[in-house]
Parts: sequence; structure tokens; C-alpha cells
Amino acid sequence: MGNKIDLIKIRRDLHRIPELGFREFKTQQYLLGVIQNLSTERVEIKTWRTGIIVKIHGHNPTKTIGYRADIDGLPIIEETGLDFLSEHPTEMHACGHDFHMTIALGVLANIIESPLKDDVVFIFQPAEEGPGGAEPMLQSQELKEWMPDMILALHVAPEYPVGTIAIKTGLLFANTSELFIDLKGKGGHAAYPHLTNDMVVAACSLVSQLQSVVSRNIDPLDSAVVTIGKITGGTVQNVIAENARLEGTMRTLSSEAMEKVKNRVQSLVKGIEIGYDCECTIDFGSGYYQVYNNEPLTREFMDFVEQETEATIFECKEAMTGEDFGYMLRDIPGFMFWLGVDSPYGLHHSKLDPKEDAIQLAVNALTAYLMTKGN
Ligand SMILES: CC(=O)N[C@@H](CCC[C@H](N)C(=O)O)C(=O)O
Repeated sequence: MGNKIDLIKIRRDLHRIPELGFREFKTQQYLLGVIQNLSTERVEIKTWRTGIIVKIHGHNPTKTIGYRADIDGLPIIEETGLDFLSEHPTEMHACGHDFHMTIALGVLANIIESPLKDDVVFIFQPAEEGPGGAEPMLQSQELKEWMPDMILALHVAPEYPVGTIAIKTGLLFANTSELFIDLKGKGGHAAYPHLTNDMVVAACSLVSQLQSVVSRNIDPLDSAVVTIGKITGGTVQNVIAENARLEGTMRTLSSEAMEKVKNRVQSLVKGIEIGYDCECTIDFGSGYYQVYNNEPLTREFMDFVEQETEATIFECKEAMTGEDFGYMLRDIPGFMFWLGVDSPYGLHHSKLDPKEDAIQLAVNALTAYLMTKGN
């Protein structure tokens, strides 16, 4: 199926304007511009905060198929050296959401051109990287009125070659929880440590102790991750720090393991308070529900891709990535899959450079799948 829109131009335009969760104002305007330029026959558009929901009415609907694309970027300074580098100096589409949006637009344009028997709802969802747009979007009146009967989404996979799709039934992505810990002690002159409670030392000790949670408290046959991605503290080289802050994320394959990890983090933080005579506060930020693929729909999709598309499909293992699409899959049967985009740099890397050939391949495969599933 030929494209009514220039997918490479769209991807590059979107790549230039990455915005953080719930601040995707330019992105929303850009997406609306593209969508409104397509035929308006059978098409209804709603906005929800910085997100968009588009319904394409089928000619004799018996169900509604949902397709979700996330639209936010990350607070990362881009270092790809591309001609279409981010115009926002501290933000980057380093998780491939520019691809996700472009592919959704490509499929949407095809379905508008050849409407199905069934209704299709395209969900352009804000804030996947945080604080999470899927759960509040699901609760919104706007989406409730157009609730799909099944739903699907993809995520780019830099580690897989272009032309491949990877998926598995059941658990695909982990449960997640953010982690923010503030430490407050007594600062002072660098030469008088005995008169202070140094929060740089306390924070370093806490980071080391947190490494024991996964290695000593989680069943070795289960999996978990505790990552501290950012430490801040202190003011200047010759002042002992009164404050420090750790920012991180925790991942588990079950909600029980998540409870255990959180309890251990709380206990270790209490130990730091006693050991370093300081005050600490823990904020678990936002947490995402696991991504769990519906078995029959996933198997049907796998068979379809293998038999009817140019893509190669294979079964992958679960990953410790998080995705708030998990909330949609908790309420609506469906699945998520990895799309191979072949980049030497991985997700959340400042040099992530997915291969654009993957866009057309995904648009073709998804259009063909929807044409079959919705007719
Ligand atoms: C696909 C992906 O990379 N998703 C993010 C989701 C982050 C959720 C939250 N901000 C957290 O850090 O826990 C990921 O980092 O896996």
C-alpha cells in the first residue's frame, strides 16, 4: 500500500521536537496537523491533555481495535550528530517514540484510505517515560467512550535487525517503580568532619548497600533490578554536604517481588538514618504494571506475521524494561512486540540511531494485520 504521507519527513520532524511527559505541546500540534490533513470522512478526533485519540469508523463494526503509540521524549542531550538533531538542547527521542508515532500515523493513513468493517482507535499517549499517561488516559471519559475490545502496540528494539519482530506470550516487560531518596544531615567546613553528618558519605554507603537487595534478598531464580541513575549532593568542594539525593528505578517480574524490594529499600534507608544520624525520605514515584501479552492474540499475530508479511518473527525472552502500556493490557486483551531497528547504541542512549527502513516494514505489517483482523 502506497503512503499518503511522507513517513521519513514526519519521523525527522518529530525527532527534532522531543518533549517530556505531559509537555508534548508541539508534538500534539504536529500530530493533529498530519491527521487533520487526511480525509475527515469516518474520522473523529479527540484530545486528552497532550494526547490524541482518533477513531476511524468501520462500515459494519462488531468490535473496536485499539493501536497505541507513546509520544514523549527523554531528558537526554542528543549526541547522534544527525542532520535532524533535536532542537531542544536537553531533550531527545532516545526511546524511539518518534518511530512509534510515525508508524502509527502511517497505519492510520492507510486505514483512513481503506476503512475496515470494524472501528479502529489510535491512541497517541503522553508521558510513557514518566510519570505515566496510560493509566490516567484509561480512566478518562474520552477513552472510556471509545474503549477498544483489543489493543496492540510496538516498541523499537535497537538490538534486533531491521526486518525482525520479536514477541512472546505472557510476561514481556517488568513491573517498575521509580525511586527517589532524599538525605538530610548536618553540613559544615570540610576541615571539621567530626562536627557534621556528611550526606555524600551516607549516600555512597546507601548506593552500595542497595546493591545487596537483588543479590541477597531476591530468589536467584527470580529477577529484579535496582538502578540508581542519578546522585546529587553538596554545594562546593570544601563544604561537607548537608543534602544528597538518589534517583533510580526498581524492576521485578512479579508484584510480590516488588513489595519485597520496596521493603528492603525502606529497611536499608532506616539503617542509614540510624548509622549516619540523618533524616531520609523515600518517594516511590510512579510505578508501572507489567506488560503481559494475551496468549491467543499473540499466537495469532505470530502466525500472521510469519505467513503474510515480509518480516521475520521470533520468540524473545522477557525484559526488565517497563512500559505503562501494561495498564492497557491489564484491562484490554492484546499484545506488545519489539520491532528490530538495528542501532549500535541502545534505548536511552544519547547516540541511539534506529534505521528508518524499519518504519515502512512496520507500517506494512500492521496495516495488513489490521486489514485481516478488522474485516
Ligand atoms: C521502554 C522503556 O524504556 N520504558 C521506560 C519506562 C520508565 C518508567 C519509569 N520512569 C521508571 O524509571 O521506573 C524504562 O525505563 O524501562
